[in-house]
This record gives sequence, C-alpha cells and structure tokens, in this order.
Amino acid sequence: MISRIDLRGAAFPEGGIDRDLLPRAEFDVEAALEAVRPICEDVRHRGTAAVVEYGERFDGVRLERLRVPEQAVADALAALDPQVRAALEESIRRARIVHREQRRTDVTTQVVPGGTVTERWVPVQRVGLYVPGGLAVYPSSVVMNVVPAQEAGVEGIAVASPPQREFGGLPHPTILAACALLGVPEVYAAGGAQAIAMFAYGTEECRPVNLVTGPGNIYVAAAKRLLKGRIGIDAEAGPTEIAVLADATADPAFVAADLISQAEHDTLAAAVLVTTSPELADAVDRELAVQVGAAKHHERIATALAGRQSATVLVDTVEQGLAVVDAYGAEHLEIHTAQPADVAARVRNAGAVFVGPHAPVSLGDYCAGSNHVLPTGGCACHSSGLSVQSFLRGIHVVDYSREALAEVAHHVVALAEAEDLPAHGTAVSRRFDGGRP
Ligand SMILES: NC(=O)c1ccc[n+]([C@@H]2O[C@H](COP(=O)([O-])OP(=O)(O)OC[C@H]3O[C@@H](n4cnc5c(N)ncnc54)[C@H](O)[C@@H]3O)[C@@H](O)[C@H]2O)c1
Ligand SMILES: N[C@H](CO)Cc1c[nH]c[nH+]1
Ligand SMILES: [Zn+2]
Repeated sequence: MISRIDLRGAAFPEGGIDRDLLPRAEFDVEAALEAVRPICEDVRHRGTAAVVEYGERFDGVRLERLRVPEQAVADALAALDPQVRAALEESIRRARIVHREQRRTDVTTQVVPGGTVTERWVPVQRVGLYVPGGLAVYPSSVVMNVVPAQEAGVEGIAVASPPQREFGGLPHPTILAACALLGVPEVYAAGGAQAIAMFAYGTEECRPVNLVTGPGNIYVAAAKRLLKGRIGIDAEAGPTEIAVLADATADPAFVAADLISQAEHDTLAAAVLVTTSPELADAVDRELAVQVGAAKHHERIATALAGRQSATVLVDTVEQGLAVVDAYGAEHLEIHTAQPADVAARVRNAGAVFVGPHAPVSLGDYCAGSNHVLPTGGCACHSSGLSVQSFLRGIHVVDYSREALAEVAHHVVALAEAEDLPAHGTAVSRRFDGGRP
C-alpha cells in the first residue's frame, strides 16, 4: 500500500538532494489557491452573508449568525466529560510550562555612550485562531493556539471553527468547552477559507484581526497564503506529515502505528519512512497491513498511505537518511535509530523532532508540552512551529543624545550622498549647522 523509492547507490550531492526525488502531494497549497481566491473575494465584499453561504455549501449548515453565544460556550464546559476535561487541563498545564519560558525579554544595547537601541517585544493586538473541524474535531488545537497567544500577552483573541450540523450549527462542543476552559468567549462558527477571510477583512459580526494562526486542511493553508500581508500568519500548517528515520534497531510495530496515527488526519496526509534496512521496511509493510485493517478510519488511512505523498525511502546509511529528511523537511520527524539523540541533534529541517521509541508524534499532538501547530509542505526549512514568539513583534527603539548623533553625523551625510538622497543627510546636519552644506 505504501510505495518505495530506492535511493541506495544514488549520488548524494553536498548541497543536499533534490526535493523532487522525494514524495510530494499531487494536490498541494499551490493547487488549492485557485479554489479559495473567489471565496476570499466574496467574503471581502459580502461579509457575513458570504461566510454563511459557504458554510451551507461546505459544511451543510445554514446559520443565522456566526458568533457563538457566550452562554453556549459556558454550557459546553459544564457538560464536558470529566475525563476529557482532566486531559485538556493537563495538556494546558504542560503547554503553559513550555510556552511561558519562550517569551523573549527586551534587550537594550548601548552602541556608543549616549546611543542605545532597544528591541522591545510587543504582542499583536488582535488575533484570529483557526481550529479545524472537518474530518475530525480538534479541541487540542484550541490549546495549542490559545496558550502561546495568552503567554505572549495578546489582548484580543477570537476563535473560528467549522459549524457542525449535528450540533445545530455550533462548532463541536469539546472545542467550545476548551475555549471556556482557557477563558476565550469570542468564538465563530466558520470554517475553511471563508473563516480566514472573515478574520482578514472583518465582517458585520467579527472585527478584523492582525494575525491568523492555526492548522487546517489544504483550503485553510491556501487562504492563509493568499491573505498573508493583509494579515500576518504563522507557518502554513496544512495537511499533516510524518517522516520516520529508522535503522534495523527500530520496532516495526511502533513505526507502523506512528505512520498510521498521522495518516488518520486526512487523505492528503503524508507518511514517509526513510530507512537503511530493507528488512525493517518489509516488516513495517506487514504491520501496516494488519494495523490499518484494524483502524477505525481505515479507508482514510489507506488512501493517505497509498497517495503519492507517502512512501518508504531506502538509503544506504543513516547519514544519507539525514540528507533525505533534511531535503523533505517534514512537519514531524521521528528518529528510531541507535543513539537517536545524537542523530536528532544533526537534523536541520523539521517542524518538530521526536527522539527514540518512546516519543511518538501523538504525545506531541496532545501532552508533551510542545506545540502541534507546525509547518508543512517543506516550509520547515524556513519557518517554525507556533510559539509565543509567533504572537510578538520586535520594535526597535532608537535613543541617541545630541552628542552621540554629532559623533556619527558625517557618516550619515556621506551615505546619504552616496545614495543620492541628500535630504536624509540634511535632516541630520540641520541639527548642528542649520542645514548648510
Ligand atoms: N500542520 C499542523 O500543524 C496541523 C495540526 C492539526 C491538523 N492539521 C491538519 O488540519 C486538517 C484538518 O482538516 P479538516 O478537513 O478536518 O478540517 P478543516 O477545518 O481544516 O477544514 C474544513 C473546512 O474545509 C472547507 N472545505 C472543504 N471542502 C472544500 C472545498 N472543496 N473547497 C473549499 N473549501 C472546502 C470547508 O469550509 C470546511 O469548513 C488536516 O489536513 C490535518 O492534517 C494540521
Ligand atoms: N498531528 C497534528 C499536527 O499535524 C495535531 C493533532 C491534533 N490532534 C491530533 N493530532
Ligand atoms: Zn495528529
């Protein structure tokens, strides 16, 4: 069910191997852009009415209003299963421990006597947090979005998640309960590209936001890419990916279970095994055959594993395996080799790395304390997962005395003239000689 790419004996150039040799989804964010462009434009011009219509088309519910009544958010928490509540509370507690430590402090640098530059970290004022809810529902993504935003000090937090027909058009009650647990009362029943456009442009019901974060399917990721600039976004956190780098020491049952766990998200999810051991590859195939058959969402999982985005890649050495996983830049990378911590320390490109046999991606999805909103589609080579930093902007504060400015004035004038922007130089020299050349 999972295809093979055999790179044994292949050349591994120093600059890294070509990403085109590796598994890649046929329908990607680029391909989805054309589908979401008219949706976003429509929401821009028609506001709530357009969001409601797309909710009816894609989620099968026609809503009177998008804003979830605050009472419904509170009621969802009151009705929450105690076991799920305890698990969410533990997830929040661990996420807070990790994210609280991420906040950067302001740094003031004295450049010269009387001249300082401070980098002041300021939270974004209002954010829109997307919580998926199509094939599955994601209360854990409420935690992963809200905790870093709160730890950064964001004041305005709004959440959007698709309306659910079986809950009268409200988002799933566990999502509402998670919002209540975290003290976030502003929730909208809106999904997909229309929710991202609602946040970006604002509607009659929802004030526009400065930044949108959160995971979602290919349409959500495409809308974030399209509207980036009007709003800030976190990394593109689209359909889930897992890569596993394994040698002959790996346990095939664990590897198969972890590949399946992430293939469970979406038919477009990617599961990639990179291994030095053909015997392990065969054993994982056998495990997959058994475990997929027993899985609840076996059809979705089988489709994801059979897709072009999933494969087993055979290499000669762990070194080559590292070159492959770096070129691929997976959202999640598990290391199942001898000395896994040493191997993990050499990884350059991944959203998150999971070390050894007892750190499965599912742990990170819910309860490790790390964030599960992570870059996909190769974006891990330039972007990070969601963190407190995602919600902060650094403002440079420049403070120079007259003496400190005087000392450097001739250099400013020289550079301004070299750029043929003499008014720049005059703005400095005027302070000392009335602007005469
Ligand atoms: N990278 C990460 O950090 C991360 C984390 C969690 C989940 N995920 C991913 O999030 C995704 C969740 O997807 P989901 O579908 O369950 O929920 P979702 O909320 O992301 O998407 C559902 C919405 O998609 C829209 N949609 C559906 N079909 C459409 C179409 N043909 N045209 C335009 N819009 C359409 C609908 O508006 C619907 O409300 C999965 O791909 C999962 O792998 C990623
Ligand atoms: N694996 C997902 C990130 O790609 C996050 C998640 C939430 N719930 C289960 N899993
Ligand atoms: Zn997951």
